[in-house]
Amino acid sequence: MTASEQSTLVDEYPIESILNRISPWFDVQKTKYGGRGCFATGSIPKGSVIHRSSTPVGFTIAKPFKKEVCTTCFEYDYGSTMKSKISKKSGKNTCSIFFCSDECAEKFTQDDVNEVLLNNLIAVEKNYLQGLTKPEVELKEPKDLEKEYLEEWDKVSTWESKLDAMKPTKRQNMIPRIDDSEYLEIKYVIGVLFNMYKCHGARISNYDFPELKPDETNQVEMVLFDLLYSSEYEKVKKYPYLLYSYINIYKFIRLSCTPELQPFINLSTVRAIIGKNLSNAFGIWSEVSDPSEDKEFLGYAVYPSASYFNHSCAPNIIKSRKGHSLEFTTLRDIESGEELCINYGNYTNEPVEIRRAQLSEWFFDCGCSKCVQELNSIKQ
Ligand SMILES: C[S@@+](CC[C@H](N)C(=O)[O-])C[C@H]1O[C@@H](n2cnc3c(N)ncnc32)[C@H](O)[C@@H]1O
Repeated sequence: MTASEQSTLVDEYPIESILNRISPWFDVQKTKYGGRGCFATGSIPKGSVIHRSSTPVGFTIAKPFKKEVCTTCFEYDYGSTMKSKISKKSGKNTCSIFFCSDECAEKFTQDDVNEVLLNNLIAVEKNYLQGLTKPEVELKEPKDLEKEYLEEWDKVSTWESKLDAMKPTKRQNMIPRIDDSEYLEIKYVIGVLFNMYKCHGARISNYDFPELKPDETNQVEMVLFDLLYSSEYEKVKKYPYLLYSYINIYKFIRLSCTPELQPFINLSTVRAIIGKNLSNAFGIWSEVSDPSEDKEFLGYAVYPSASYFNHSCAPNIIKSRKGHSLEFTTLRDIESGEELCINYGNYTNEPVEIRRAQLSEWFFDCGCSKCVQELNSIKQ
């Protein structure tokens, strides 16, 4: 059994039953149109907070906003550089992680067992910068995806089996140059690997969300993370060049991470972590006072307990971000048994074809009741 498999054992419970302990307001059940969804266990008045997800299991801030977004609470102040930072010298470079206040920096340090997260984030910064001195490599486009997909990942296995025998300097030279989107993905993967390290071997005795202490919440979120679906292959089918990008990401992580995270790094775990972000991540956006202003995409985060809400073009709950927590509130009175849905973007009043095209990035054809009704009336 690998370290990561062992960390996800839930001793006394059938694992899926945990889904029904996320909130007293809803159960997670199969839908007829889109995997699982959240269904009200009783009537719920308008304005009720039905779930809070306090911390993501993995998050990432985009390269251009690195100094402008707080690593702890995601505060962004219209492009001002954050007031506080934690810096570490790494080789010739000094790399830093940024925070809006000393309190947020302190909170990061308190949660960072043995400085593992800091050291790995600093390693990413250092190896990203060093990679910029290497020639840019254009990503290949697979010709026969199905065949190459298996063959290329097999080649990575073979590459990996030779790593231990290699000198550290040779391994260091093999760290690939990464681009900004790979940098974004890598920081998220490292956050999840860190939580695997942190929660590894924990004995979980309580799964009822509203009653959990912070450490327990993190452990239960990691169990829920295991139950999320991955869409790695769907994404690669749509954008085949990503096969080589994901291989780059894997190699970078394998060669950059500190020994504490190495037991959790293997092909299936890292590919699943990447694949789960694709249909489950929540964007971290700048807040705007005027709705006509464009929001900035600052990064993204994965909150497993909040990932079982399906999309509807006529949503009955709304998500709001409070610092690094997410809160879900009912928009109207809800009847017992109704499905609770958020809107994944701003797709409500456009014609159904436009909404479907916008949602295709999420790899599904919307099956919400509004779309079904509108499509039926077009057919008639
Ligand atoms: C965040 S997950 C929601 C939970 C998911 N249904 C599950 O079982 O894990 C997003 C995925 O759910 C499915 N989904 C969500 N809303 C949908 C909708 N309106 N129509 C069809 N599928 C939907 C899609 O597969 C989408 O990629």
